[in-house]
Amino acid sequence: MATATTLKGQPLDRAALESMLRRRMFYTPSFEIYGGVSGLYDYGPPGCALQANIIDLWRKHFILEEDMLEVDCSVLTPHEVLKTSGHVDKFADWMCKDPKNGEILRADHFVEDVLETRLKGDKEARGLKVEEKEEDPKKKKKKSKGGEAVKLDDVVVKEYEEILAQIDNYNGEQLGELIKKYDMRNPTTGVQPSPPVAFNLMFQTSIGPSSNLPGYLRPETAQGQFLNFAKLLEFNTGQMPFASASIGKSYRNEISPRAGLLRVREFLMAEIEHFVDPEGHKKHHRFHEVEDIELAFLDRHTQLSGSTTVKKQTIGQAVKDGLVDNETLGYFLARIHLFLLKIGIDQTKIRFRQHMGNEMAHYACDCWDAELFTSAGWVECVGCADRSAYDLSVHAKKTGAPLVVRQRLDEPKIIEEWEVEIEKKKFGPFYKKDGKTIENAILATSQEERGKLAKELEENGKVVIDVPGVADGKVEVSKDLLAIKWIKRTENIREYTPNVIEPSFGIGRILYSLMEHNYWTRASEGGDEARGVLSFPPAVAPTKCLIVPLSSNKDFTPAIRTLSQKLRSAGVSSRIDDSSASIGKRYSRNDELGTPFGVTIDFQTLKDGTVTLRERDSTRQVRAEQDKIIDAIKALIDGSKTWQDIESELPKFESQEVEVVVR
Ligand SMILES: Nc1ncnc2c1ncn2[C@@H]1O[C@H](COP(=O)(O)OP(=O)(O)OP(=O)(O)O)[C@@H](O)[C@H]1O
Repeated sequence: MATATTLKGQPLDRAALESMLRRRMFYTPSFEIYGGVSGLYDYGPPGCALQANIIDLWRKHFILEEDMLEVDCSVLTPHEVLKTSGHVDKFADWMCKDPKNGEILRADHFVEDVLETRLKGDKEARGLKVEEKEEDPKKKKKKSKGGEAVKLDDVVVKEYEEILAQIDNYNGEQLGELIKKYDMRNPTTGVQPSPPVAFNLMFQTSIGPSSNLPGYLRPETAQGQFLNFAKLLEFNTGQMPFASASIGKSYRNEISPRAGLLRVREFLMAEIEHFVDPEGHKKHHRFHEVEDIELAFLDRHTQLSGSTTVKKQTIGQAVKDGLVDNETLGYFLARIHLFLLKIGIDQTKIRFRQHMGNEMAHYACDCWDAELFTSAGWVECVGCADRSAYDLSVHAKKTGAPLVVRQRLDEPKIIEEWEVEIEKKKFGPFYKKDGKTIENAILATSQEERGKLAKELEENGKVVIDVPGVADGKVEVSKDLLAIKWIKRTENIREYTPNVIEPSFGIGRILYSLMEHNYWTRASEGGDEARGVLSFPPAVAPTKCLIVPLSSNKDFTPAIRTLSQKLRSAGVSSRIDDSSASIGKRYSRNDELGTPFGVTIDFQTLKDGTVTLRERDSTRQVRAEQDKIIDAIKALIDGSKTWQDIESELPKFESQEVEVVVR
């Protein structure tokens, strides 16, 4: 694995970056004065502004650009919804326990850590350069055994590498076998942990005072969008395809939150559910706009062969070759890529990794993750899954709600099929409260099942239907309550359940990666301590402009007020720093906050109304009248001009700031 570097190619010192981010209050552990709770963080002012700007660009890039229908659904979700969606039974990670100290370990992370430590030891023993994956700074404090320089057999090295390349593909039993086979021990105690068991990640609660409506905090925003499908389709005047989108918090009781903002228990998600007709190979009418975009792919077969080498290819070619299943999925992969670049993610640190069979969520039939390279290795930041018709089908089956599209056919169609007739007058009174559930289960049967049921009904005068949740799951229905007939009819309407392509963004992970990708340090020529800089693109930077008067002289106050008011009217966020620190210090404080522009008010301003404008990354300055400077800032933020354009248009100003160089 490569080592994480800063924007200028320096080795990334994660501890220094995190300390700067906390000092500048990008984020801070929640409930810190009570000792904190792992996996929970609060964002401070720059963190909030950065997040708001990312979300703003996300809304423009996806919702506005694609006419998506935004919804904001409840976080509290009744048990029944998540039982039907499969989350109650399957939304789990594998957990094992150290029998000696009771430590709880996430099984796949444990296997990964042990094997990586052993491979590192092997490299050291062979005298090879060890490329560090940065540990969570908090974890470093732990005293751990292992990691000694021990040479491994070549065959074993290959086996370890193959396991690591497909670490997400193992189920609990397989992880347990690996732990035993390779005698993996918890470095803290030297003891082998217990076999992995499934741990459901949802936070359970009860809704209402009587506690009789069990529920969960949602683990994703998707379900609310699916449940509103019929209304959204109507809102969209029945037109397909269309997409809904939602931005909101999700909650997962992660087994062992680590790596700061990258794995937390409460996080902001931005999710899109794009509903598409499954017939016609999920074509996308705007695919031609993105087909030449080159992406870095790590497909499932490459991972299974033990390799992590990416293949660079245009998305057009990848869809043509069948590497990416269809145009709609491909379109979104490319759009995700463009969004990440727009907010300032480093192009060389993005790859699209395909999920392996076992790794895929219970609802997905194909899935690609946009992974970003950070000091914690490659991290999934956006999941892009083809959820097929899974969710709409299961909710329709459970509730009887028509989560389908009805489309008028150009040519009428003759249909021959099995049709179910329920003797409603007798059926309801006979099954009482279970009547509706049993009826829905019968209506949800496939044509093949109906053929078999019709035969059974004729031969035995009754059938047995699978109805989960009623009696022992099997219900007998006699022929005086149900008929199944072979019929022929003319159809003018086609009814189908749409498939869903779901790009799902974890905003916190993207935000953290963005901070790493834009971080670098520079030192003054005088050899002062290296100063951090966050070179965010102006559009996402938390504050756009710093106003610095030359000194705290009261004469500057009116000019400061006028400038700050003008910037506010122009919609440019600004902060005033009129502290007594030197101008250089004040600028470098704001470089740490990623503020791209600085305006200095000096005695010249009082004479002729001109101010200087400083660009954060080059520290170069120009001087002009305030209105010209404000226009320049606006153009730099909206991307219509570059700093070079501004330098060619406005007179240069020689800075008194100490020259800085990249260390
Ligand atoms: N615990 C978490 N903390 C922060 N972000 C998360 C967390 N879990 C998921 N996300 C974000 O939500 C997105 C979509 O969730 P998804 O269910 O695909 O993640 P996941 O596959 O469970 O992630 P992982 O395998 O890392 O646990 C992820 O791409 C990620 O950005």
